[in-house]
Amino acid sequence: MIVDTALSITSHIDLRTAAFLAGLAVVAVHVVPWFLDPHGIRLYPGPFLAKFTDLWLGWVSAHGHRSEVVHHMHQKYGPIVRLAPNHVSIAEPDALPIVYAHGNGALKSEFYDAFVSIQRGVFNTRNRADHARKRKIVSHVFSQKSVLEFEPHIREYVSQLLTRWDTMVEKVKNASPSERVGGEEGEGWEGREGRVWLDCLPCDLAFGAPFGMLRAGADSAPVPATKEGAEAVMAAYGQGLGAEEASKVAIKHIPAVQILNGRGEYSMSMGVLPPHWRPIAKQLPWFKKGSKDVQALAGIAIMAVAKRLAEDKKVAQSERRSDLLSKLQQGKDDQGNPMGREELTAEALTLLIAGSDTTSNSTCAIIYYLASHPTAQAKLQAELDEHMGTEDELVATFAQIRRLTQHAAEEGSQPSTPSKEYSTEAKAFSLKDNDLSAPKGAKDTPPTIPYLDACINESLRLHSTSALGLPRVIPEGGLTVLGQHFPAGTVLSVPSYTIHRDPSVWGEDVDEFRPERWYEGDVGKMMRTFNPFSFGPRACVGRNLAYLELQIIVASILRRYNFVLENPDQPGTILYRPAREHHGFAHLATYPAIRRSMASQSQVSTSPSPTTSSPPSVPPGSGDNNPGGFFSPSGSPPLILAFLAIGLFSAAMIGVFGWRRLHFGRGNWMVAPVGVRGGPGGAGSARRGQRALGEKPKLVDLWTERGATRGGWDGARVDDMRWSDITVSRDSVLAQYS
Ligand code: HEM
Repeated sequence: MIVDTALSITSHIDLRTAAFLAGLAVVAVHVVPWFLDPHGIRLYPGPFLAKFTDLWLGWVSAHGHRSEVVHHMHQKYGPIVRLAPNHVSIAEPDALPIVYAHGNGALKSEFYDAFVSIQRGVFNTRNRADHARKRKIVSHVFSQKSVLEFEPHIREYVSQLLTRWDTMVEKVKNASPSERVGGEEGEGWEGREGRVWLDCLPCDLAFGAPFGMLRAGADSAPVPATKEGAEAVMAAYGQGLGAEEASKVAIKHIPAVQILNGRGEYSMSMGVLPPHWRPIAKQLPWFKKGSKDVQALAGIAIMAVAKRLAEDKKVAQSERRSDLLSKLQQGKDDQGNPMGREELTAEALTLLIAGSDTTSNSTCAIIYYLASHPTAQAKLQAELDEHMGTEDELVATFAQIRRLTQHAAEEGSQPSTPSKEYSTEAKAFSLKDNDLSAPKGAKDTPPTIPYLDACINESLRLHSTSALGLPRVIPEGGLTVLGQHFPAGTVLSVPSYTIHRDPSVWGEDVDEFRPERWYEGDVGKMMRTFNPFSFGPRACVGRNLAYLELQIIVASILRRYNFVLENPDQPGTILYRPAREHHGFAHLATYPAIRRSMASQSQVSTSPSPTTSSPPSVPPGSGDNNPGGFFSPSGSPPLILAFLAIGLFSAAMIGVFGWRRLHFGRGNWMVAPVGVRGGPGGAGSARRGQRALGEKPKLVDLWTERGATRGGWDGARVDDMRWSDITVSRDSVLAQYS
């Protein structure tokens, strides 16, 4: 009946009317909520389109510059900016502990649904109770004891990395001068290919033996060839069949690092789209590919778990390797129940994703900044040579790094009566306080971190792998932030990228890589603002492991190699397009070349330190760790759709609300009261009742609100800024990296 009526109506509608009605419906869906303002956030400034649709944020996210663009929006509009109809970004350090606080009731937003694969894991679970249960199980993996147990695995894989690099050095050294890729005669070589091994390192760390990417020298991991195969493997290991069943399934190898990045871009773009758009977007070729990456990645976790369960069957409990997977298997909830097979696989996948890409990107960022700041690099190398001892080891040990930290703590002038929070022990490298990344000290206290940590922190400040504002939904009762009340259902976020560049915290040279800043000024304030691992109940559960990995990796490779920018005039894209650029070994023109430091190598090998205990033994074949990078920005194709939709939407809005009332003056837009028609003409053609609106805007001006007289970032007035201004400044930022 209804269908018949609808058909009969539509049969009487011509194409133009249908298009008009469709446009009207689109407009109504987006404009009515703006009028009703259910979240009470209409008063907050922001890009014009963002008031009506999520597509603006979708566009900038998929375009790969979300953090920069949001940063510029804050510079333009001030600390509170509306990014989408129900999403407000608050760029104030003081908002961090409120928005992400324990017990504030805020939950992760629908954005995280786009990251679900197999089933929800600890990262993308939004329900509070479910998360608390998962977090309890997973936290066990990252306890102080567990993290220290991972040290041999970290060292083993760093050792494999350095061995690979050393082999490359030898190869180049033995080559004739004409065959050398570059480097100065007698001194070094260029190691573009080194980047590939650096990426493989955290992947191998994540799952260890099942991948063996470093050992094999290839970005390659096994997955079931078909979906049915994946299901068969999961069903098999659920019944304890493990390897036997897995071996019957057809296997193929996929480039894990590449897939990890593809999947990140897909989820990142999809997550910003409103849920009702997602099924449609999935039909587009780019999203289809992303969706395949998601499946492929799940296949990696399935195979890794299957292989592990099979191996475990062959050896006694006491002989089983201790790594992330085994720790996950041992984890139990409050009722003493371990995870089921699907849950175990989903969590293994979470750790793979959360711990590999993040660590790899962070390591590359650190190397990049050191390569582009030779003085800082030399200072760090001097510290490593002087204080880590000269043990004849390829890879730094935890004991050496602790010694470095202790030395830094002793160097700082001590308060006469050390408080509990500021004791010498607390200042030393300690797992007790559950935060290895934080300089131990309070406001106005002396430097207590080694230069190594200052370099790591400074790199993570400038290049947090999750620099975007992580979206949280406000619970019943609302939330008051910076004196503003936000009702339930509003999505709030605090962008790390922007607060990491707040001059009131970091000084005027915020864009500079300057590790020395970690020894100056208000360190307490800096630490309260430093947010690479997020804050509160959803903060990075693996941050202690991540920090340990970064310390060991950076200390080891900087003791052995010098890094230089291959092309200093063309700063590296590696920071923003980490894996994209290096399929094969090709596009690494901007990657810092790696030069072996012969001097430091001979020093290391000739003077063993009697003061140091021998390094922990590294069991062959052991290794493991976890995951990483949720948010690898970049992307493109979905934007074509988003852009088209935005264009349609803008055109419809102009058509419905303004077209008949706005007409061209010579260089000016004029507005007439409804009912007064005006045609094109010069300024003199303005008719009675018409009012000049100023310079004629371009369509892109609709993206941002013009003529704003709002408080700027630093409280100054920002008058009449336009999209074109922003584009210029955004480009200048991007030019640094691309
Ligand atoms: C430099 C390296 C790393 C950085 C910068 C980093 C950063 C982050 C950030 C910002 C979050 C919060 C994400 C959100 O709320 O949306 C997070 C969550 C998480 N990270 Fe890390 N991470 C790193 C390494 C690791 C490692 C090595 C692991 C584990 C092996 C790990 C496991 C996790 C997990 C499981 C979560 C979800 C926690 C939860 O929701 O309860 N991360 N990480």
